[in-house]
Amino acid sequence: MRKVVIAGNWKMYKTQAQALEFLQGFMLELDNVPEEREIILCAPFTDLALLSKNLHGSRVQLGAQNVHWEEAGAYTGEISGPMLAEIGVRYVVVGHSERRQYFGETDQTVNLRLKAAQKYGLTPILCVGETKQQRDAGETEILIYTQLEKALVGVDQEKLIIAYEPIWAIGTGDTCEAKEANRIIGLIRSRLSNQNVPIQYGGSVKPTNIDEIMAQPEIDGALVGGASLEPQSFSRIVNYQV
Ligand SMILES: O=C[C@H](O)COP(=O)(O)O
Repeated sequence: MRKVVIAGNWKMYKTQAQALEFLQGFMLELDNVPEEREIILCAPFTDLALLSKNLHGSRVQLGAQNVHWEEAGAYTGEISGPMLAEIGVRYVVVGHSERRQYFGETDQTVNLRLKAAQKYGLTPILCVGETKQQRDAGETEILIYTQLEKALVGVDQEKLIIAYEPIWAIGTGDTCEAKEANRIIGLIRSRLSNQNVPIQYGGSVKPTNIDEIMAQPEIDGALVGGASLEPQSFSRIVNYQV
């Protein structure tokens, strides 16, 4: 049985004060969310310790947005698995297209980060997805297969989440058709050795389209950017109707 996982990715948004304000509204809206839905907030590093304290004993889990592959070392600006695990972080986004585009992330470094996350007890959320240009050129499938193949060398598929995020749908309001996302996610699953890996869709997920997205049989959850920043909109998403 595959788990449903809804994760908010706050990207580089929210000071500590704003994070606490979010929780005040959001935590009130979780009473009716079915227990089997995993809810994660992937927050900026500076919010994590505070959120960890405030989420203690709640059903909301904490995620980070990056992790280095070494335990410690001279890597200015990076963060290690033990540092995240120590403060109660359980998940980490790896290989997000914004990391690939702006910070030189490659399939090789993604692979190193995935293995390090697992080594230190974190469950990575591996992001894959194509650009508009690659989609128009008919390269979507091959690109995703290559990303998966290179990223997953030596990775334990028992402790893994994958997010299909077509880059052209991120932050654009231009959602991938639910049926097309379902098709690609089915193809991703066909390349995995473990059929229970939860696979999310990400890219302009909103309160208005979450029900249709979650109605798709292959889609196990969502990785939500912009719409996870407001308590009302993210709570509607985790309260999706089936
Ligand atoms: O990690 C989240 C994705 O990049 C989606 O962002 P978005 O929901 O703002 O399109």
